[in-house]
Amino acid sequence: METVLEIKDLIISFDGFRAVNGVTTSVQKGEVRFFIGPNGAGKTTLLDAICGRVHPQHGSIIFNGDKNIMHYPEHKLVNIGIGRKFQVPSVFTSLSVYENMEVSVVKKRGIAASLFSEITEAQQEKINKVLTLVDLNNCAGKKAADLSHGQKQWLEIAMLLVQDLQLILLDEPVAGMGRRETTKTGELLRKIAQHCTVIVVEHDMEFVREFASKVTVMHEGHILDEGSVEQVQKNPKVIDVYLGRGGENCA
Ligand SMILES: Nc1ncnc2c1ncn2[C@@H]1O[C@H](COP(=O)(O)OP(=O)(O)OP(=O)(O)O)[C@@H](O)[C@H]1O
Repeated sequence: METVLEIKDLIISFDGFRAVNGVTTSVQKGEVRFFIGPNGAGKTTLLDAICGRVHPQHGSIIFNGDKNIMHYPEHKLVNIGIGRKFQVPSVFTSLSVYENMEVSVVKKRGIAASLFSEITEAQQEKINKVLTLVDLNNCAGKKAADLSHGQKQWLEIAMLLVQDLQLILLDEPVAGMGRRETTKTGELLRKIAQHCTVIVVEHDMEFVREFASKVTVMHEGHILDEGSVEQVQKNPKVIDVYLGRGGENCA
């Protein structure tokens, strides 16, 4: 199996407090990996480190075998194939779905270039393919402001996919969604994983149970357990610090 991300002995401190305290894990190509755990476990901080937002004091994060993430500024990580979606959708609400995709498809050249450049035929094809994948092809002309909450989330995922990423990081992608939209999002993640590895931070355990290929349980900055959902949910320590306390209700 091909390793996409190799995290070794990572320590991230804020004013002496270790939010991430010696995390070691690796993520394989094609995984939908979920990071779960109670509030304050360090999940978001870990995601922040993988996308270059925070700088660890110790350890390493290696992408695709030889790229040390710590050597890249946050805005350059998209160029090596890593993209992040935050919990609140950040689509351009005054633009149409298609225009949002146009802005993203040329983003690698920088915002100024993307505003003034023509979209090639190949890029148009790519946009249409991704919009079909996320089931927004019938809404291409619709203003993003008029999309449902779920559709805005899928548009933002589509805006990442069109940039040819190899790893996408999603922060609570189903927060605020109903069950139908949640299931649709899970099915979408499965499809995405066929060409792009996915890391998800999530509290919705029903969603995790159904769609995780592997789960990493974090607690107080370190990894408590890692494996299949079936495996980790039997671990008494995991039950004690998270699942037994309601899991998703810790959000
Ligand atoms: N910029 C910061 N400055 C100081 N402390 C921080 C900072 N960012 C995070 N922390 C602290 O680090 C710890 C881990 O936070 P983090 O947001 O990573 O947890 P989490 O597992 O994502 O929690 P949640 O599920 O609530 O989002 C918390 O105690 C938090 O208060």
